[in-house]
Amino acid sequence: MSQKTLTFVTGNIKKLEEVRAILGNNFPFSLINHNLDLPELQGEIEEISVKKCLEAARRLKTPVIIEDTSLCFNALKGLPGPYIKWFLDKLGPEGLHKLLTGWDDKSAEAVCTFAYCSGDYEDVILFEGKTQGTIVYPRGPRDFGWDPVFQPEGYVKTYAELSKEEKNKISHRFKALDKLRRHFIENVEH
Ligand SMILES: O=c1nc[nH]c2c1ncn2[C@H]1C[C@H](O)[C@@H](COP(=O)(O)OP(=O)(O)OP(=O)(O)O)O1
Ligand SMILES: [Mg+2]
Repeated sequence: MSQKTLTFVTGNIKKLEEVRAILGNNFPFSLINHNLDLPELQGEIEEISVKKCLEAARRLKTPVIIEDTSLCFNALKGLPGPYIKWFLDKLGPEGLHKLLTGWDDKSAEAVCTFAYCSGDYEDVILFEGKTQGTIVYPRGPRDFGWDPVFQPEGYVKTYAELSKEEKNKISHRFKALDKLRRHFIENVEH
């Protein structure tokens, strides 16, 4: 039996690991990774995801999904948001925490947006997942991005301190993938 394939375009191995772990076998497509360094675009979250997806589809000439992750500080009106990659690269986890020194409000929202383009280049579908939390002084392993500074609401551990299984049950990425999975299960041709 040959299973239909879907190409996930990302240059981030940790994202890919989580996507594979979350979707598991409960997904009607077999996921192929294409490692492309897609441009880091500017704009609102939805706009960035649509453009990133169209660029991936244009380059690979096949149906694709991409994902873009934002970390939005409420005190900073949603910044760094989609620019979190550069903030993290330049400031490190300690620096991200320090950014909020002047504010009492340490709350933040992790936002994951998947985008799917079937190959009809006008048509991109978005699936968004959000998890609320607090920005704390970094705690836990440093193997994935800003996980050490994000403590999800209702938990005493940061994403980095939680096991991968625990993170994957409550994360922004899990919530977005749950919507994506439902879309593909409902629309799969039998
Ligand atoms: O669950 C997460 N927990 C902690 N950190 C995370 C997570 N998810 C993404 N991240 C980091 C990676 C990058 O520093 C930035 C998002 O930027 P983003 O453009 O979406 O990711 P990327 O450039 O690494 O990979 P891609 O090739 O899919 O664009 O936040
Ligand atoms: Mg990127």
